Amino acid sequence: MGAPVLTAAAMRAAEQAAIASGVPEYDLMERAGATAAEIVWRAGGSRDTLVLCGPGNNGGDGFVIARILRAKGVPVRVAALGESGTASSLRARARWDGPVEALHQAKPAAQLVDALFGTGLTRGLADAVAASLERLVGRANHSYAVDLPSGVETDSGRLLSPVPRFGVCIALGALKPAHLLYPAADRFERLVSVDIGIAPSSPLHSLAPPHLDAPASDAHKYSRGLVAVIGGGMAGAGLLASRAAARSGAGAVRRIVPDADGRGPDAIITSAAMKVADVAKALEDKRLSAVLAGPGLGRDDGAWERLEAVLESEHRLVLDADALTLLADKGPDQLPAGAILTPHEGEFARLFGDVPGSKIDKALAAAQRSRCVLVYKGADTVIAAPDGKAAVASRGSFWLSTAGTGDVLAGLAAGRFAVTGDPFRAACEAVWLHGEAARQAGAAFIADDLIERLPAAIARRL
Ligand SMILES: NC(=O)C1=CN([C@@H]2O[C@H](COP(=O)(O)OP(=O)(O)OC[C@H]3O[C@@H](n4cnc5c(N)ncnc54)[C@H](O)[C@@H]3O)[C@@H](O)[C@H]2O)[C@@H](O)CC1
Ligand SMILES: Nc1ncnc2c1ncn2[C@@H]1O[C@H](COP(=O)(O)OP(=O)(O)O)[C@@H](O)[C@H]1O
Ligand SMILES: [K+]
Repeated sequence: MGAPVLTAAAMRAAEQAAIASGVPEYDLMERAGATAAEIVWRAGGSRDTLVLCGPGNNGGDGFVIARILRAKGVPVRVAALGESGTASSLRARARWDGPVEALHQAKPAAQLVDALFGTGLTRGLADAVAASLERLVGRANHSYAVDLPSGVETDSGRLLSPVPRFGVCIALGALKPAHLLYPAADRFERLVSVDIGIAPSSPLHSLAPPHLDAPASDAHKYSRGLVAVIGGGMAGAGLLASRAAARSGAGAVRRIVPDADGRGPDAIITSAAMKVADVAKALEDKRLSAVLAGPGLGRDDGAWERLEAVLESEHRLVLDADALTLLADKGPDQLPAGAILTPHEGEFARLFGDVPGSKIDKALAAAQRSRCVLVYKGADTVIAAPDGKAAVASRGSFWLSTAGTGDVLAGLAAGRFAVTGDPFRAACEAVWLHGEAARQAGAAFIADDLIERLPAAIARRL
């Protein structure tokens, strides 16, 4: 499992649990401030520093950071937004014995620490405050956001007011959704998460690198998983998916297509299934461990009939692309429980409509409603299971935004589903391997390049 991700409410509950177990709130603030100050000090030494302190506990952390940096000999100034309004922040402010400037009059410094607002932000910053923050971050050579960049909504990652881009974001105690969800996740270059002595626990995690198994001595191609990819009019997409499935660790891949076109690696068996009855017959093979439908399937009546044959089969299913669009049009009530669905934003909206909440909330609600594992794709990809657990993959390569990478992911998910039999685990493995292949591929790659890198990505996790 990756690092736990806590919403603002879950963070408050974890804080309350720590307090109930005998750690005073102010001690948590001292720990948070000391840990953050250490990070700033190690990176910046005695750079001229300006700390911006807000009225709540985030501002309290700022006063602790300022005091500790100053005790180390760092030239520190503090600029505050109004008076401190919580017991702990008042205490932290009282222990700061330097002057406090007004935020709108603050002069820039080489290093800036933003402790204006954290998880307590409920609305956007006033225009003048957002402008001061933007000006001061813009003039600093090094900038740090304490817990969160001020102006982002903790649970959704939305920007409630304009937010400048920081060098480092120091997440206190646990990651929050805004550290992983865009656009907030793009408001800092580097993310550091620090322990402050609370024990965060959550059904939501950042996506961790998977632990994969090499085949056992008695393995054979069918025990390792036979995948069928149901193709249609657009052979290229189905081929990309088939080739990704073939390099996913599964034992064998079959392409079931309207015409045997002779394309693809020799290791992939292509069967022509001209009629729907032929598709249904091919799906009768009991050795099949997973079936993928969607990439290149088409959206006409023939495609729907082929999809119906897939839905009627009892196999583990991965549904992507055209399969999702067809289901949205013709029968969202026919989503097969236990499948993996891999929609991008448009497909998600077509299938599930306007679901309220953050991207994580939406993926979880859709998983619960469909009783499927959702892979809600994008720069931030949320993998959600019907039982309420979820993992978020984020801060990966934006070069993935190129044609066909979704087909590769779908093939990979089908392959891992065939290998593991567990849809959530398979989806997590597929998304991680896909992201790793993209990291290794570097810049300006095409979807085919990802497939070549899958074996090395798998080898790294054995
Ligand atoms: N939860 C925890 O375990 C800990 C939290 N700590 C810090 O406490 C922070 C949360 O503190 P708070 O709950 O006091 O909240 P913040 O300090 O984030 O916000 C302060 C207050 O400002 C007001 N406010 C909200 N939006 C505003 C706006 N746009 N303009 C003006 N005022 C606005 C609200 O009344 C809010 O309570 C965390 O982000 C973290 O930095 C740490 O001190 C230690 C431990
Ligand atoms: N800006 C981005 N940054 C990182 N990954 C992205 C970005 N845009 C898309 N992706 C990823 O690339 C893949 C694109 O899938 P999809 O939209 O189905 O494209 P296609 O249909 O062309 O294959 C998904 O895995 C998605 O998560
Ligand atoms: K902040």
